[in-house]
Amino acid sequence: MKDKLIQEALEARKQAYTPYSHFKVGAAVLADGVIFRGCNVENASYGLTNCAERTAVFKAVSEGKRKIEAIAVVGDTEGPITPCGACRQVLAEFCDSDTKVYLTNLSGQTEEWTMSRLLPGAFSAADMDKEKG
Ligand SMILES: O=c1ccn([C@H]2C[C@H](O)[C@@H](CO)O2)c(=O)[nH]1
Ligand SMILES: [Zn+2]
Repeated sequence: MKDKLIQEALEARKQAYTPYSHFKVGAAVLADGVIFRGCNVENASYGLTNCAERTAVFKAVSEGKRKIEAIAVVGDTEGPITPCGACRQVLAEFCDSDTKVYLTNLSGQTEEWTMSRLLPGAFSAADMDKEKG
């Protein structure tokens, strides 16, 4: 599944819309047994850019697949790509702490991380238990 997900992320990267940064990223998530691809989608109002990882997660969740079993991300980076903080928090919402995260680049340098390594101490629903309104 690791190789398949990386292949899907590479395919997703081809669709990246990056007229501003020219930095194309692809992602693929395995969610409830189904693979969803995502690419980064930029905007003239730069801050509205959506990263490849979040595109893939939102596609899965909007199709009713909420349990992410693994994710692969690829970019043209020196070493394996490293997801931004926003994507780490969004991934944490739908991953377990031991969910596999495959980070890679165009040279095929790949690191196998887990969700908890990607975002130690993630804020989660459990952190809101004390607040009763
Ligand atoms: O892990 C990453 C890092 C960056 N980007 C995108 C956002 C923006 O379009 C471009 C430059 O930051 O790359 C991603 O999609 N995922
Ligand atoms: Zn991001």
